[in-house]
Amino acid sequence: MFVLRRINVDVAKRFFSSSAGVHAAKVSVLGAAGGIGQPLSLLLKKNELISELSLYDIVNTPGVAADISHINTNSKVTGFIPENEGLKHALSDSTIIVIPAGVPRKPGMTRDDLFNTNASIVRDLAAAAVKYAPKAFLAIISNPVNSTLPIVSEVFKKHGVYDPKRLFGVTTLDVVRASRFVSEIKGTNPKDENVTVVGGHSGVTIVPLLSQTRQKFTEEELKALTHRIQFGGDEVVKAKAGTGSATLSMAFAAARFTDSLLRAIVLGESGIIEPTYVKSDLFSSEGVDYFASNVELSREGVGKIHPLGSISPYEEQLIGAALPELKSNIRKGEEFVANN
Ligand SMILES: NC(=O)C1=CN([C@@H]2O[C@H](COP(=O)(O)OP(=O)(O)OC[C@H]3O[C@@H](n4cnc5c(N)ncnc54)[C@H](O)[C@@H]3O)[C@@H](O)[C@H]2O)C=CC1
Ligand SMILES: O=C([O-])CC(=O)C(=O)O
Repeated sequence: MFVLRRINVDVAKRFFSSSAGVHAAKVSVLGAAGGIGQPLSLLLKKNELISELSLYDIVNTPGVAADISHINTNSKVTGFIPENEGLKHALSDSTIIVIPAGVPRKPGMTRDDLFNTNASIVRDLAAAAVKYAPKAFLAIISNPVNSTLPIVSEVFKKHGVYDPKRLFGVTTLDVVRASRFVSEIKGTNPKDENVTVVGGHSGVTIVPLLSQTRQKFTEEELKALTHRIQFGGDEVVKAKAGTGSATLSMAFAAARFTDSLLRAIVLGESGIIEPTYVKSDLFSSEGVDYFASNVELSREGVGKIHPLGSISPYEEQLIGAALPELKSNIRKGEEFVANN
């Protein structure tokens, strides 16, 4: 692993010093002054594959950008607010646009309860991406992800620039949590615990495929772990007691996802697999057009979408419960763009 990273950095150095006209990676964070946006921007400042880190929010971005810009890594940091065509400058020539803009949950809310506020925020940011960076890759963090990715897709379709290979719903936090939770009950190092999590990103739509891990679980462990992975977000919302939801672990997860995407699209590294929510045919025969599963990333973005493989009867049951909710979340997002 270490050797691979070393090679990446060398390739990156060559990439940036090349005069062959290849443009270096500009990554834009929309919602950069928020609970996720700030630590995510901090982590991205360390990424050697980023030449410009472009931070946009409706408030406070100049301060966040000035602060982060003092960190002595190679990338340039720019900060924008809506004034003076800030969004245009934030997005122009972007390679990847990461979107954690929007409101988080308070105790007692579901992610779907955020729809009324976040749907229009995400729709408008997607429309700006269409205008200023139609070829960028978009990573959507704003909840409810099950609906916000379809919203972004519909906006791109409306303007005739839709490429499903470039649009991702970020579900990395579910796999990060699953790995950590398994390691906690088995007393192992989480780096050795890989759990594929499929479906969507809310409650019962989050389906961990624990039968495919290297561990054996009792039925009791299986049920408790599955529930904890499905409702891990609620643990944080409850503990934060009205001040927000997961921000730091989410920033970690989004930085990992962005790095994977950069390595695939900028360096052309092969074999990078991230579970992510994308336009997918896996369950389209059942009317579910977006689904999270293991996706091999490529220079084009989405490469091979891996099938679920062999799953247990319990997991089949979980998938059965996830599909109707996913279908309705997806339809809600699509109808929102059609009607607004
Ligand atoms: N996909 C996932 O796994 C996760 C998703 N989330 C979601 O991420 C979103 C953000 O969460 P936090 O950072 O905790 O919220 P936050 O409220 O701390 O930050 C959100 C930021 O978005 C900004 N914003 C609002 N409207 C905007 C617009 N039109 N353009 C640009 N920026 C805008 C706000 O000014 C604020 O700085 C929430 O919807 C939350 O539910 C949170 C954790 C995990
Ligand atoms: O729970 C929330 O609302 C935030 C989130 O998506 C997560 O932590 O998985």
